[in-house]
Amino acid sequence: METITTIAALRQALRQARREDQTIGLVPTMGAFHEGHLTLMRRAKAENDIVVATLFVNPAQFNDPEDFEKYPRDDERDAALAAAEGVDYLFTPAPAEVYPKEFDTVVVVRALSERLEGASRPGHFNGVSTVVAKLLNIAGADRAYFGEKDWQQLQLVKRMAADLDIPTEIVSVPTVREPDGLALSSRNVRLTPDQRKAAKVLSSALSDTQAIADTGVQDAYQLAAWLRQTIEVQPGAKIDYAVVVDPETLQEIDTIENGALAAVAATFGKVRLIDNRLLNPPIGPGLRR
Ligand SMILES: Nc1ncnc2c1ncn2[C@@H]1O[C@H](COP(=O)(O)OP(=O)(O)OP(=O)(O)O)[C@@H](O)[C@H]1O
Ligand SMILES: CC(C)(CO)[C@@H](O)C(=O)[O-]
Ligand code: BAL
Repeated sequence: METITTIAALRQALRQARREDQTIGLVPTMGAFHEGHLTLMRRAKAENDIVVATLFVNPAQFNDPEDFEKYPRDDERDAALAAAEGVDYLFTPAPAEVYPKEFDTVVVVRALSERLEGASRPGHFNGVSTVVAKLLNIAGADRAYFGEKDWQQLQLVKRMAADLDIPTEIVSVPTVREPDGLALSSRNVRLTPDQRKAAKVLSSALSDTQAIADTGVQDAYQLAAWLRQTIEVQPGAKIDYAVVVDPETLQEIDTIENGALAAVAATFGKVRLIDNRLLNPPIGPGLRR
């Protein structure tokens, strides 16, 4: 694996691959690799000749300076893990390489960037869409891989790629979880043991919501209220949102009969975590799946 820090050098390396008709898979990340990231890399490796992972803690998507400051970083360990997964190029640009002094453009995906994560983290998604547009342009990859844990981000990236005619296929990868259900996240390492135990409520409340839907409940508001209450009663959890929405637009819906996404965000101490689950509509009144 080669570590590359400049846009020109990455373009040069990939030009050669493209000349040889090799396919390129891109895995954008902010580092502190866990099994979720490694799963994206493995999938990219299985489906492409060349894999580029990017490691850039993007200042533009942090609205909370302490979150940026405390974001876990371990570049050496990350490089070893990426190499072990067969990543060909690890792109680790400095902020000035991505945002030179004269930089003056923002990519905005309007409706999708406003709700949920966008409402709680103002400016966050403009930072994400701008940097992802740049990474997709720099790599010119055939496919780019994103995790379903960040579901709203995934929908936003899909919308942006379609709207801007970016020819890279956006591939979604299911959420990798701890044995107790907690979605893997780089921020999990900042949880105390008690917070870690409490954080399990996110995934268990999502599973229980599906179980309630399975009993025949289709009302999205009723399911969301139940989801919210389940998290609220967990000591140590401070809820941000708990919703049942359209999986593509993330807009409110009345019923889950055509499919729905349950999405949650909550803070445990100073650590803010998110999770989501697609809800299957009930198969029939009173029938269990
Ligand atoms: N548990 C997971 N399963 C699958 N993909 C994941 C998981 N966690 C993160 N990813 C994906 O990895 C990519 C890089 O994410 P990122 O580096 O922000 O890691 P992260 O664990 O989401 O960190 P954090 O949640 O603390 O920001 C994103 O596409 C993200 O959706
Ligand atoms: C997609 C991404 C790498 C953009 O900075 C980031 O939001 C992430 O790690 O999910
Ligand atoms: N994993 C999404 C990037 C972020 O939380 O900033």
